Amino acid sequence: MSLRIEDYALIGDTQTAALVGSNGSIDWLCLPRFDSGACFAALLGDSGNGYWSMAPAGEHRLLGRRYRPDTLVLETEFECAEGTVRVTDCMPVRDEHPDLVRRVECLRGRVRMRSEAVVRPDYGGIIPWTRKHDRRLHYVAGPDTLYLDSDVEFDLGDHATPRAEFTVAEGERADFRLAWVAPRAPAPRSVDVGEAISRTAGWWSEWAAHCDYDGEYRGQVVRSLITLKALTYSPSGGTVAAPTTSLPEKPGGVRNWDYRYCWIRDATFTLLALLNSGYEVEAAHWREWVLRAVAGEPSQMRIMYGIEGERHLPEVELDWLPGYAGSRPVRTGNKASRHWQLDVYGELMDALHQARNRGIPPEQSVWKLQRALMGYLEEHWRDPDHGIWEVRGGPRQFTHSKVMAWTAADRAVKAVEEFGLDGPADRWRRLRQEIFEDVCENGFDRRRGAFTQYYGSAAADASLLLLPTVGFLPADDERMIGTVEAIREELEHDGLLQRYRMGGDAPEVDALPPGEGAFLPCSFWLADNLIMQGRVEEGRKLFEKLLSLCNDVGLLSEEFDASSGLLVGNYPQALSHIALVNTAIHLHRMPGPVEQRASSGRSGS
Ligand SMILES: OC[C@H]1O[C@H](O[C@H]2O[C@H](CO)[C@@H](O)[C@H](O)[C@H]2O)[C@H](O)[C@@H](O)[C@@H]1O
Repeated sequence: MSLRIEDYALIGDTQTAALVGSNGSIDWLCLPRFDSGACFAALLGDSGNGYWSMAPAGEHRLLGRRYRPDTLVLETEFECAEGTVRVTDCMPVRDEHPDLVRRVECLRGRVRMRSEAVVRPDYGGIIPWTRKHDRRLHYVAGPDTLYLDSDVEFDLGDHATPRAEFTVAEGERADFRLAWVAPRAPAPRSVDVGEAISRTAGWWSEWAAHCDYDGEYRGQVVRSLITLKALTYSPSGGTVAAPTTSLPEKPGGVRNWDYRYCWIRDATFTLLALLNSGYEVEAAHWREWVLRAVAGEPSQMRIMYGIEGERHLPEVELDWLPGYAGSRPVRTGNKASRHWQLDVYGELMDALHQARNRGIPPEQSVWKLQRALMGYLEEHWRDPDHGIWEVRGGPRQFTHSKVMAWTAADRAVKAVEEFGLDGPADRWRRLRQEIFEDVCENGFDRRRGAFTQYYGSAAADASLLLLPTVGFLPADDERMIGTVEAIREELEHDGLLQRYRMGGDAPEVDALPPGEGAFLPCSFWLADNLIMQGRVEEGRKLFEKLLSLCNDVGLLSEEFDASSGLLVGNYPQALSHIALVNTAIHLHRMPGPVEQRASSGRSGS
């Protein structure tokens, strides 16, 4: 594995996604869904785990790459002594099969190209049967059948590495298309690659045109929204946290998780970012997904689900994969799916409230669900939980979790007050007040003048930056100013924030060996707080620093490792892009100081 995480770009069809390296190699692709086994898994191993390369055969260099404006169609240009070529990659939005198309065009001179199409189903573990019929390759292994059609001839060699060498002269092109079909399904019909690329570009630019943010960071906001749309499984409306598993939070470390699932928390933040940018249709679709996923008893609600609402996500280690930069284990599934995390009730109540506020057409079952959630919360808000960071070191009384229980009560009260819905508003008002006092009494360190990670601790935690955002306290309340200071003192390194302290004398909350990068969403939340405190230029400076961490095609992972200057963690990560969109909107809509104090939260308290 030689590429950095930021060397990859994303293409996808809103049901799955691929990572294309700046060297022209596709090193990650799960088919047919985000959470299926990968047939290209070199990202987490080596060439033996599957990839599809496309680049000049001789010595060459990357001239540059970009998405076609406002699309998910990627163009990578290479230069060599003989000339210049462009490789265009995309995944057409699906009609029958998942498809990946590639077009090679010679822009100048006459260039000898090489492509290797090494399909390895089941996360790079299986060498499939590979057959050739004229210019079609046919790969079969268990449930996976793939066809590669091309304008050039591949040599099967020893069947392990199908390889094509071909020459394109200025003005000439060669087209390729890889399709996955279900077992026993007929072979796919051939497609016109040029038409598929234009159709895909048109689809994305039409979608991007609905964005109603017209501030100075529009380019970065639209790129983030396109990324979020690409991570949203279109048949259900569920958004995956990232399309990858096990990209490490620390190279060589064990904090390697599978993010190809839908967290209620992350999906809720996605909904809010979409609502804030003019995407009501997606918001309504998300609500359908969430209602189906959480249907049933609130006591059985999960904190995350599969893309169709599946609950069984057992964590398994894939021992044949050495991991990205040797970071073992590579995992699929996620043990955190069995956690109880109190904050998700607040996030869900808030999202449903915001959807109602924005006029997403009412749905009978929504209020019924919200009432059931409140009934459950009234009984359980005092219970310890695993918290927003999904710690594996046992449950605690996390302050942020309690604040999210307050948020749930607040949104329930508002539903009655502002929408005339039927419910015990007085009881919820008392609950809201009780939680508020509990947090201020037990989650606040008077000596330090700051809210703390969990009741009784002295530790800072970056999740507390969300308190003004949900309206628990105004950003300029002295307790929040103290909290922001404490967070910066303890968790800020090179201007970016970690989630909480690890190692040394820090409390051992997560039961994992210490070491991870700066957590990018938290750093955006710090910028939000500075902006809300009226320190707009400081907030803008931090925001622009964060923008500078995006790679050449505008993508962010979950974390940034300041010592190496590299992105780390799963990629591209929804939470980071959501936070980017929200801060940009925040800066753009920044109200005057008086208005700001009156509505420091999403909807005040
Ligand atoms: O660091 C430990 C945990 O890390 C992952 O969770 C993180 O990602 C989630 C998805 O974006 C996010 O919702 C959560 O707040 C983050 O802490 C991982 O999925 C967990 O299994 C792991 O324990």
